[in-house]
Amino acid sequence: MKFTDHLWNEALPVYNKIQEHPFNQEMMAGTLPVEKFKFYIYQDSLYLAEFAKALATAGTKAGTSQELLDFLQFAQNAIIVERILHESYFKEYVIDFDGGKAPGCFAYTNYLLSTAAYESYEVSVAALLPCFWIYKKIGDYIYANQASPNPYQNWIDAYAGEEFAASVEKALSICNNLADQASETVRGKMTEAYLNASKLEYVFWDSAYQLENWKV
Ligand SMILES: Cc1ncc(CO)c(N)n1
Repeated sequence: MKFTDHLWNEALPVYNKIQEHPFNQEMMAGTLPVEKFKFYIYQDSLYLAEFAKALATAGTKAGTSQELLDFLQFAQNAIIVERILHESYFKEYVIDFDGGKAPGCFAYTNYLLSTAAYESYEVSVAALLPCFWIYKKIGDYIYANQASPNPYQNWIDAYAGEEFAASVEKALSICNNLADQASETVRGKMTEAYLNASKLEYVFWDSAYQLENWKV
């Protein structure tokens, strides 16, 4: 069994909760209230800016220049997607929030940044994997079951698309190669990091659905 199959099984209950979450169910039905989508898009723009830094930092720990290049390209893509959000949705929906990160986004981005800074390459890669893989699975799931027409079509197409799929395959293969050469202890830490980040993916969607704020 591939290491990533093991990761998938370990985090399956979390993935199922993400898939069933009203944010994703309503996105699929096209009934998600627009203010929840706007909140999500704004939080995601803040997320992507930090995700790019975490990817670049993880890349500096890679054992080969090819993997450094892969991670720098992932980081570049995250910045490009963040800019596209600004140029499309931020204009379409007139989003000019200035509230900064809600607690869910704050927790997730800080987890990824601190892991990339202070943990090993192996653990950093495992922590970054749910951002790729869970989005791909959710994108495919929504794409296959969506109501049409759907006001959120552009978002759905981006994550169900082939370009994103190629990045996900690359991240999975890097993770499997690292796990094959890692000790049981390191593999255990990788599993824990993958689970933590999967839970934070759940928290991120739930935060948007609740229009979460700091309450202070
Ligand atoms: C919160 C979150 N996780 C993953 C992705 C996909 O890169 C995204 N755009 N936002």
